[in-house]
Amino acid sequence: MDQFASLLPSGSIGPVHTNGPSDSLHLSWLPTSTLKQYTLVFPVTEDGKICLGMKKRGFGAGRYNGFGGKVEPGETVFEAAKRELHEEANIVATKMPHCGRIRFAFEDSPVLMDVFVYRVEAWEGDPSETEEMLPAWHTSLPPSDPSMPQLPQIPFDDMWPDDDLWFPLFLAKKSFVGRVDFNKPPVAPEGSEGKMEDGSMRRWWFAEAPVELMQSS
Ligand SMILES: Nc1nc2c([nH]c(=O)n2[C@H]2C[C@H](O)[C@@H](COP(=O)(O)OP(=O)(O)OP(=O)(O)O)O2)c(=O)[nH]1
Repeated sequence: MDQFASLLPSGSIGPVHTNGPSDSLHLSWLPTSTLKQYTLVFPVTEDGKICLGMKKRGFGAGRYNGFGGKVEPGETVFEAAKRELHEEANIVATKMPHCGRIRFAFEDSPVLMDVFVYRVEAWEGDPSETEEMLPAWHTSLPPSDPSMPQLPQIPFDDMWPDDDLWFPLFLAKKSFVGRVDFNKPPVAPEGSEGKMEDGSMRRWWFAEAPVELMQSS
């Protein structure tokens, strides 16, 4: 059974946005053997601001993203989300609802990343630069909105390529689930320098989902 492999649509989810299976029947979901938990946290304000961090090093360096990382042994996912936010943006979350869960697989990797997405609605402190991240405020309101603060728009071109697919659900305060499989990045020509090329999106789906499904294993 192929149906969107894991966090399976149960029939109670919202419309599914996917590039498969009809136009990618020849592509199976990538095989994985280990599920690893990660967190991904975005501070947002009532008036449409969102804090994104420019990742300075490691996995995803050079991209804007939320704040997060691996869940360490002995921590709950929520504790890990709070810790990573503090380590990477110097703020302490005081209101942080769980709002999404996305699984990522990469060609030739046995790991299925199980990423828990949170919206930070209240916090203590001001986001500031850390070893890993450079936080910057953006606006999620359209440029035409008269109340738009003087901030840059969400820079989807400098983010992971799937983010513009599920951000509409996140910004609309809808809970969501999904999965993205990535092809292996092309091999860089010998002697070439600079940013590593990304693997393209191979197969994906996203859907609005009730919180219970989002939290099931
Ligand atoms: N927005 C977005 N985030 C993604 C995608 N794929 C992906 O792994 N992430 C996030 C999930 C995690 O928050 C982060 C990867 O964690 P990481 O590599 O920073 O974790 P880490 O354990 O090395 O970091 P740390 O604990 O040492 O701080 O990237 C994606 O397609 N879109």
